Amino acid sequence: MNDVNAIQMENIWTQFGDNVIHENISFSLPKAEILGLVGASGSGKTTLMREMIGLQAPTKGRVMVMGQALDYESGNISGQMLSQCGVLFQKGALFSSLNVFDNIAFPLREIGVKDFEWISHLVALKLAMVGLSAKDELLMPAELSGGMIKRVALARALILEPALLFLDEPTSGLDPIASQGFVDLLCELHHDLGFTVVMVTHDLNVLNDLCSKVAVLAEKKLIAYGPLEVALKCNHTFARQFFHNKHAEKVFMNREHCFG
Ligand SMILES: Nc1ncnc2c1ncn2[C@@H]1O[C@H](COP(=O)(O)OP(=O)(O)OP(=O)(O)O)[C@@H](O)[C@H]1O
Repeated sequence: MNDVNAIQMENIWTQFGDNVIHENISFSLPKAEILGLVGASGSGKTTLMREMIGLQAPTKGRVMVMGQALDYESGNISGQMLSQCGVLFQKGALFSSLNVFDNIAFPLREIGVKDFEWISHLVALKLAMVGLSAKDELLMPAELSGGMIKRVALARALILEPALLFLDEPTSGLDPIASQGFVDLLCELHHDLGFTVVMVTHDLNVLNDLCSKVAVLAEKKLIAYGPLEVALKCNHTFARQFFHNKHAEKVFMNREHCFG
């Protein structure tokens, strides 16, 4: 058992029918790091993340989370993971029929917490943590801005104080100011709470400002894994197109030495 790694992917193969998505992917993510999963559309980023959360079994290989191998056959993974994972999905981030309070309280009620005062206390704490106020509690998702939706979804993901946070495209659909605000918030919360983060992202600013590790998927394989510098030096065509263009050069200006 390795108590240093939050996630360990060992020789992961994923196949849907004849469609092979991942070929022999292995990496370890130490606790308290922030991993950005990058790859072309359809390269299998979300599927890989779903395998880490236990929502999807790989065809072959082993996934270790917090030192424990996920047993996909037990049918008990969601219970096993619920208490240690917070998840923020890109689509369906909030239940549209529940107000902000009930959305954030949802995971508490799922695990059987009934004391209303205790739930209210925890919801208020998390709302404040993501920069929202008590008066936002009664708003419905349709009344929120994109940035507020992400913040409420983050508050819900954090309500059980998870050791691991999974984020699918956390800044997609946000304007640059809201996006930077969300990145700053995540940075601050990570600093204060020390959780491990795995996120799927196409956002170069997020990779630059937030991620301590980057995993790049292409042609079913992990073509680069390590600090951003490793991905920036990767010679694969996808990596060169993704990390070496006008926009990327601006974002990574402070890492100029990586461009050669
Ligand atoms: N349950 C499933 N059954 C069959 N095929 C699937 C299933 N889930 C994913 N796939 C296929 O696996 C491939 C990878 O999908 P995935 O969503 O993981 O890619 P992605 O890199 O996250 O893409 P995007 O950036 O577009 O969200 C796609 O070809 C997708 O159609």
